[in-house]
Amino acid sequence: MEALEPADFERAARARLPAETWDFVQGGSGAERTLAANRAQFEQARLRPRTMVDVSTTDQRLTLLGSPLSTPIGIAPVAYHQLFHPEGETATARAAGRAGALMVAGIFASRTLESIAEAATGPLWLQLYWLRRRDALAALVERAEAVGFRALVLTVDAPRIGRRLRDARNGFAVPAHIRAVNLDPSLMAASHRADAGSSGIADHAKEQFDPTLTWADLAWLRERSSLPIVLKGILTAEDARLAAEHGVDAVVVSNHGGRQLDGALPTLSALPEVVAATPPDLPVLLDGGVRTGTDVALAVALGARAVLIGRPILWGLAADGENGVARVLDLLKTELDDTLALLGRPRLADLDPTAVVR
Ligand SMILES: Cc1cc2nc3c(=O)[nH]c(=O)nc-3n(C[C@H](O)[C@H](O)[C@H](O)COP(=O)(O)O)c2cc1C
Ligand SMILES: CC(C)CC(=O)C(=O)O
Repeated sequence: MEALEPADFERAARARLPAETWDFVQGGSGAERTLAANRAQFEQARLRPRTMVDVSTTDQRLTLLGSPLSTPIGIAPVAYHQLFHPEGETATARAAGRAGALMVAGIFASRTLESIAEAATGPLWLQLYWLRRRDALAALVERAEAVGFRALVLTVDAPRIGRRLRDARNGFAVPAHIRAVNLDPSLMAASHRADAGSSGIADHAKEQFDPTLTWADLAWLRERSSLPIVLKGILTAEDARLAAEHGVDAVVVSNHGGRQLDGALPTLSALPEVVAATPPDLPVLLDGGVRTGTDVALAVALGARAVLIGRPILWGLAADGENGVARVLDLLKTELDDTLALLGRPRLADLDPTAVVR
C-alpha cells in the first residue's frame, strides 16, 4: 500500500525493528508526560483560514544561516542511524538533498563526517554534546569544518540522560557492530553494555558528558570555529535572552522529544516566549512532536523559522532507507503546501500568530 502520511511509515518501521530499538526510538523519559504533551499542543491548536486570497502559487522556500532551503522542514540530530538502516546517515543525507532540506547530523553518527558530507547535496549542520574530552570535540569541529558542515549545534538539555524507563527495562545497549565512528572507541565503550536497571546510553553519558557546561564555555567553541553556533534545547525566555547576549546564531526550542526532563514544557507552548525574548534576526527553530504539514504551519505561525523532525525520519529510514526518508519529507512538504493554500497564506512570511487559535 502506498504511504500517504508519515504514520504509514511508523507502522512499517515498527514491524521491522527489534522491540528494544523500537522502544529506544519511541520512548521518552519518566512518565512520558512531555512526550505526550508535545503532540497534545499541536493537536489542540487550531488554524484561522482566510479566504479569497490568490494561492495559485505557494512557496515554502527560505534562507537559514545563509543556506537556501526548499522547505522549513529539516532533520533533527539522532544518534546511530545504522540502528535503522545499514547505510545509516549517508542514506538520510541523500534523502535530505533530494528534498532540499537541512540535515543536522549527530555527534554519535554511525557513518563518518566525511562520508555524510560526500553523500549530501544540501546543507549539513553538526550536533555536539559537551564531552569531558574537549580534545575529541575540538578534533571533530575541525573535521566538520574541513568537509563543509555549515553550523555547530550544541545540545544543552542533556547534562545527563533523562530517566528512560523503557531503555532501563530492556537493558538497551548499542549493538557492538554499530559505532559512533567519529569518536575514539575508548570514549564510546560504555554505550555497548548496560548495567542492571540502566541503559548503555545513560551509563555512557554519565561517564563522558560534562555536566559543568555553562554560558562561559561558549567562548571555547567560538575560539575553535568560525561556524555559526546553534543551541538546541532552549525552552524559556530567560535562556533565549542569554543565548542572544552570548552571540549565539540560532536556537532550537526543544525538549529533546520528551526524552530529557519529564514534565518540561511542550515545545509549541514554549515557542512564543522564546520568540518574544530573541531579536528578530536570531532564527528560532522548533522540534518535538511535529508530525504533519499543519504542525509545521502552526510552529512557523508562532515564530519558528524552521522545524526539525526526529522520529518520523527514523520511521522512513527503517521502512525503506533513503527512499523512505525522501518520501516522509515529501509527504510533509506536500502537506505544508496544501496547508499554506487552504489557509490563505501562500508564503511562509504570510504566517503569523493571527493564523492560530490556541
Ligand atoms: C532515537 C533518538 C535519538 C536521538 N539522538 C539525539 C542526539 O544524539 N542528539 C540530540 O541532540 N538529540 C537527539 N535526539 C533528539 C532529537 O534531535 C529531537 O530533539 C527529537 O527527536 C524531536 O522530537 P520528535 O522525535 O518528536 O520529532 C534523539 C531522538 C531520538 C528519538
Ligand atoms: C546516544 C544518546 C545520548 C542520543 C540521544 O540524545 C537520545 O537518545 O535522545
